[in-house]
Amino acid sequence: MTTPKSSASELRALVDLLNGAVTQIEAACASRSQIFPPSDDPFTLESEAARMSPDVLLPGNIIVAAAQQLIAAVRIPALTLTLTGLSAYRTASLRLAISVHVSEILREAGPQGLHVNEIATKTKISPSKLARVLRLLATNHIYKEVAPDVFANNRLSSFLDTGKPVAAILEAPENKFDGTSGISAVLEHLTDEGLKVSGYLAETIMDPHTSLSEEANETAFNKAFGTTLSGFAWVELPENHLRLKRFTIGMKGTQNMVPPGIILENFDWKNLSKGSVLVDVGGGIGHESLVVARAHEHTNVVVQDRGPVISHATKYWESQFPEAVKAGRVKFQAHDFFTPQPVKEPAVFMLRHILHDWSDKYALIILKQLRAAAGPHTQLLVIDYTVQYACVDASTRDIPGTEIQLPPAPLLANQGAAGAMPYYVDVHMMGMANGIERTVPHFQKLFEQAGWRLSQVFYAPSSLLENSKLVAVPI
Ligand SMILES: C[S@@+](CC[C@H](N)C(=O)[O-])C[C@H]1O[C@@H](n2cnc3c(N)ncnc32)[C@H](O)[C@@H]1O
Repeated sequence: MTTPKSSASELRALVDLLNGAVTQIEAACASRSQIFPPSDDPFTLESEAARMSPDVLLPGNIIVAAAQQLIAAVRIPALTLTLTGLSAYRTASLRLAISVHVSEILREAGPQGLHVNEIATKTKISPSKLARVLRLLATNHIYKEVAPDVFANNRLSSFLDTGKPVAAILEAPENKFDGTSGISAVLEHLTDEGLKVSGYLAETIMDPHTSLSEEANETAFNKAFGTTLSGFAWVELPENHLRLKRFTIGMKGTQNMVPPGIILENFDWKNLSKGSVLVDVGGGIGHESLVVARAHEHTNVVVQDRGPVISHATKYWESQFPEAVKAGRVKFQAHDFFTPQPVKEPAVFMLRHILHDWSDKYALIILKQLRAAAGPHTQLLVIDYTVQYACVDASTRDIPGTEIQLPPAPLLANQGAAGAMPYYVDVHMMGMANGIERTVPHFQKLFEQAGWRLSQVFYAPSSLLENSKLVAVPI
């Protein structure tokens, strides 16, 4: 007879990891005379500085992974699973708070907060319903209930603040995200389109007509929104112009979730020869290639996207980097990346957050079009999440950068909650467009089928929202 395994040792091991990680964070902050920002204080870039250095981020990962695993180990299963089933309401509540500008209203109210009656009056919604929604969020540490029915911003809720005056937002809500970091724009997309799409994911996978589909218009998105258009085509319909604007600004928002200029790291921009052309394929407004062009004067940029998006790109560069526009260092091209690539033999083709939108069938077409236009020295730079298995993957790889350091036991091999972002985005991409986040071997196979050889991988630390960088060269 085997002795039943005690879970007490697992609990103790997890608590020891938590203890060790907190000690490391305290030491890191003390060595720089920094104060770790309290959760109740509004978010500022300065206060976040203590959180953004590797000697805090890495133990922070251990805390997130261990705390989540501890909760899963200790709480009764019925409660954990029921709360998982109800978690869509947390998403829906977040959407309401963003849509009725609660964080902006509370910024203007100050640290003492505001009674929910006054918050609700400004946007003419039910105070009692808003209070219940805000209380659910406050229970999840987003907003603080400082007195019964009185709410104030805290660190998480102030992150949703666009910084705009409430009067200006109420006068022209369509301009709410203009000129902002774009963070609440991306969250509004996720909590609006994303939430509705998630509601149809299971039906779409179980439906024999769509289960095996690789088409971008046979998805949960299509069931949710009752359209036969792909999401990219649908959002260009005139009636969806505000959604297109929100999505475009939101894509720039992803830039603000990582340390500034991270695009410049882990790729040898410096040694590209003078006049080298970077083609930002499906570049949106070209916010990342702009960072490269600004930092490396010897590079020129071509931003390509669908026609309606390219007009936003032109405006963005004219406002952010007019010197480059005047000097002719940037060109804007309406181009469909499923058709032959007009720029031949550039130094770099960049695909940032593109391949994950598409199934293999369509990703291959994009990659083959780029390969047909590549010269012998063209590099392909793909920026996307790379996913790991949730268990140890013993297969060996000979690509530089793919060695993996396992987190300490008993944490999951992929860092569990600390590395969860790619898995959520993967399923979101599936629901939106039959897209997919890929493992490194999956990328390698796909590249080879299109005539590219994966030569280098740079994993992004999971403590950031940064994606991995994969470099490929023509075979
Ligand atoms: C997820 S966004 C990424 C944008 C940008 N690369 C970035 O990192 O922010 C995907 C982009 O692909 C563009 N796109 C979709 N279908 C396209 C097509 N057939 N040809 C060119 N661009 C396309 C979209 O308009 C959108 O700007």
